[in-house]
Amino acid sequence: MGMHVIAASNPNQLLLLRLPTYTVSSSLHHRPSSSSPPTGSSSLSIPQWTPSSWKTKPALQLPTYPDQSSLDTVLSTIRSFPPIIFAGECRRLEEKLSLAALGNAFLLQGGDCAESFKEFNANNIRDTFRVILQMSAVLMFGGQMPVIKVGRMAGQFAKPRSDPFEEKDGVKLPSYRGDNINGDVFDEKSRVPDPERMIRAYCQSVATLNLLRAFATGGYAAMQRVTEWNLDFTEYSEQGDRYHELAHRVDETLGFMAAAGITPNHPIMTTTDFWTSHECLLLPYEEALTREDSTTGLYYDCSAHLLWVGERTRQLDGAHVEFLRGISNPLGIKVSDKMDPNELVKLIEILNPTNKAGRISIIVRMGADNLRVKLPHLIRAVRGAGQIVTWVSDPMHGNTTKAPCGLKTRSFDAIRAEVRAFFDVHDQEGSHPGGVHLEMTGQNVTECVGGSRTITYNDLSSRYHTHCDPRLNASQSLELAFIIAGRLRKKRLLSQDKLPSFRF
Ligand SMILES: O=C[C@H](O)[C@H](O)COP(=O)(O)O
Ligand SMILES: C=C(OP(=O)(O)O)C(=O)O
Ligand SMILES: [Mn+2]
Repeated sequence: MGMHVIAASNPNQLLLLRLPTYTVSSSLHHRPSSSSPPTGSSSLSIPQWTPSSWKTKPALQLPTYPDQSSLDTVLSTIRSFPPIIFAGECRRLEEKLSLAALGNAFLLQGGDCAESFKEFNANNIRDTFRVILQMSAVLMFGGQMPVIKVGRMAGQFAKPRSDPFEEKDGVKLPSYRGDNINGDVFDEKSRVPDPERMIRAYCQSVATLNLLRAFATGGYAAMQRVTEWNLDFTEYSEQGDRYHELAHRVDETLGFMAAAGITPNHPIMTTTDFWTSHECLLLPYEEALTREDSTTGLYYDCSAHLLWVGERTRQLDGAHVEFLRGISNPLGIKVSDKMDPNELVKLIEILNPTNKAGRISIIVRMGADNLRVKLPHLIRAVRGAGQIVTWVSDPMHGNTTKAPCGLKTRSFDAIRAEVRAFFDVHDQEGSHPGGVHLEMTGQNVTECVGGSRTITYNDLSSRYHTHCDPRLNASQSLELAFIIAGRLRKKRLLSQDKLPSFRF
């Protein structure tokens, strides 16, 4: 990956010099550029962006730190730390996502709902990476198109909550908001926001990405090892067998290519691209890692390659949208059934005024039934406005329920139903299903019910390790990958008019 030097600058000063005031017109096709000042009555002046201009807007879901001076000290320490990722990598990801917007690549974004300090170890990182590699092989085989691998990893710590308080046995405490903010132990001290946690989150993100980069480029992810990415507990299972069969077919193909003189030792075969992402929630932290890229003069949030705005913080006039509009990383927008089509168009216009392909992924999370009714209207509105986006399905967050034991869970059937609905609607609308966004782990957890190795309500408490929402385990993740691959394959064969003679 190309490296670009990023100036660790005083962001406020530099930006005032560099960015002119600019405008958003009511038509996407007549957008004024920064060098040509706007004319016409439909233009609306937009105040200048700086890395800290979000502070002038209402911010939801942010913690109140009890000690301002220790917060300031931590933030200035983080400002002095090196960036975690580089601008050039973000641009490459954006290019890949622009292919997915047109149906020529597929995004696989997955990982924990909330990374934690407690579960931080090499085996957990390796196992999640490995199941993503397996899923990617399955999807690539089915879709015969590139799979863009993006982890909810190396920075996914901050959590928005439905309720600011949690009550247990008559005791009421502030909710847990992710390990970079407070602790999940149910006592008063743990729930106080502690800025020092941001330093630990930064260090854990760096160490996680370091290992991911080693796996991605150091030989572990070489396609020749496709038959070796086994997880012990999927070995003798239906999903394990299906994976083995597919991996052997890939392996044979590689042997055939080698025999034909096509050397498999090219970096395309021996390394893989892997990007990181998280919800852009904790704005003081994100601002402290925002740097100007010296090669382009643009600002990047160097905490991750892709940042998304959550369903609870995507208000058009809110602090999170204000922050995101000024950074040049590719962005995600989470969208529930509450999203109005016109509001979505406005939000995309604010975040992507130049309509750059690959910049915006719309991550739809509304449950199968809502999706069948609402998604067509969103697709039509976005298309009508001429906006280019990558449509992604998050089949997790519209399907959270409470099991009789009180634990949050999701049913595999509901998740599968939402993925099916997503593909059906895109078939019907002639648009492209560009990817999936999953809460998943390589561990053999019991958090979501169902799947081919059926997990029941009674099983949930045996290995329920998540710090926030329930994740698919490795077997459920692979099973879902086979279902999605089947849909990608069907789409491909239908477009080539070859469907009847094939089986998957
Ligand atoms: O992960 C996402 C949210 O933080 C989560 O769905 C909210 O969960 P809650 O309803 O338990 O607060
Ligand atoms: C909080 C999350 O999602 P949403 O904003 O879609 O609820 C999440 O992805 O963990
Ligand atoms: Mn979640």
